[in-house]
Amino acid sequence: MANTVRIRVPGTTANCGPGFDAVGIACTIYNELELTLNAEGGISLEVAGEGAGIIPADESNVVVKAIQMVIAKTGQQYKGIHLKMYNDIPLARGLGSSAAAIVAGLVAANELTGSSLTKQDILNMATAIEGHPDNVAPAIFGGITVSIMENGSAKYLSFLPPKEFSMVAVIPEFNLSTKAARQVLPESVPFTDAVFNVSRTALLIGALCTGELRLLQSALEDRLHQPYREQLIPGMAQVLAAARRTGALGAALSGAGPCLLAFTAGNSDEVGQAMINAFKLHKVAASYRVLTIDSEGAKII
Ligand SMILES: Nc1ncnc2c1ncn2[C@@H]1O[C@H](COP(=O)(O)OP(=O)(O)OP(=O)(O)O)[C@@H](O)[C@H]1O
Ligand SMILES: N[C@@H](CCO)C(=O)O
Repeated sequence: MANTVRIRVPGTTANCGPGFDAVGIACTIYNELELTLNAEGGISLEVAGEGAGIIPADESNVVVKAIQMVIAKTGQQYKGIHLKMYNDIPLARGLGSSAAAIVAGLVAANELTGSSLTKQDILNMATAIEGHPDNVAPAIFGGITVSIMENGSAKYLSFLPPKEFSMVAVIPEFNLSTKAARQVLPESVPFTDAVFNVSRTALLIGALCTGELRLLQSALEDRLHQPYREQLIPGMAQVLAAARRTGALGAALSGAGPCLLAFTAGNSDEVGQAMINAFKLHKVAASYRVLTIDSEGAKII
C-alpha cells in the first residue's frame, strides 16, 4: 500500500559569528519534500529548483539515508522510496541545505511509519548524520537555537527574539562544501581566542534574547573559524565591512560559507546591494535574499 506525505523545512544559518557548531537560526527560505513509501523496491527522485540534475537518486543521497534510518529503527518493511523535491535552499552555500534534506527525510519517514519518534529522537538522529547540531536544531524547531552535544545526545533551546530584525543573505555563485570549509580549521586555538569567543557568544545570545541589537556588531566577532575560512571566500572581509558601513546591525559568515549574512533593521536592500558590489570588486558574482526568522521549523503541509 502506498503511503505519501509532504513536508516543508526551513533553511538555516549556523554559527552566527562566534557560536561555532552551537548557534543557529531558522530562516524563511524553504525546501519541500514529498515522500511516498511502498513495499516494492527501488528509489526514484524528481527535483525541481536547486540541485536539479545534481542530486543523486540512490543511497548516497542524504535524504534516502535519513529515510532508511527511520525505516530500520521502526522495524518497517518498506523497500520503495519515491521522492519529489521542490528546493529553494541553494546547495553547499552556507544556508543549511544538508540539514534541511536530512530533517525532511527523517520527519517525513517518521510520519509514514507511525510517528513513534519524538522531536528529540529526530534531533539526535539528524545530528548523528550531519555531525553537529547547529543547523538541524533550528530546521526542526524553528527560531533561534542553541544546541550542545552531551554523551551522544543533543540538548537544545529554541527562542524567538523580542525585537524583529531581517537577515540579508548574500549568496555567491560558487559553492563550498562544509567538509572543505572544516579542513582549513586548526586542531587547537590560543586560550585568548577561546576566551574571546566565549564572551562574544554569551553577548550574542544575551543581545538576541533581550533585543539589545546594538550589541550585535561586537557580538558577531569570531576567532574560531572565520579568520581561517577567509582564504576560501574572495573579498569576505571587504563584503562584511561593506555591510557594516551601510548600516547593518552586524555581519558574519553564514554556516561554513560562502554565503555572508548581515543582520538589518530597515535598509536591507541597500545593505544587500553594497555587499554584492563589494563581491564584484573581487570578481565574485552574487545575489541576495532578504530573510526573516522562521518560527515553525519542519512541518507537514
Ligand atoms: N535536497 C537535497 N537532497 C539531497 N542531498 C542534498 C540536498 N541538499 C543538500 N544535499 C547534500 O548536502 C550537500 C551540501 O551540504 P554542506 O554541508 O556542504 O552545505 P550546506 O548544508 O548547504 O551549508 P552549511 O552546512 O554551511 O549551512 C550537497 O552537496 C548534497 O550532497
Ligand atoms: N558549524 C558548521 C556549520 C556548517 O555546517 C561549520 O561551521 O562547519
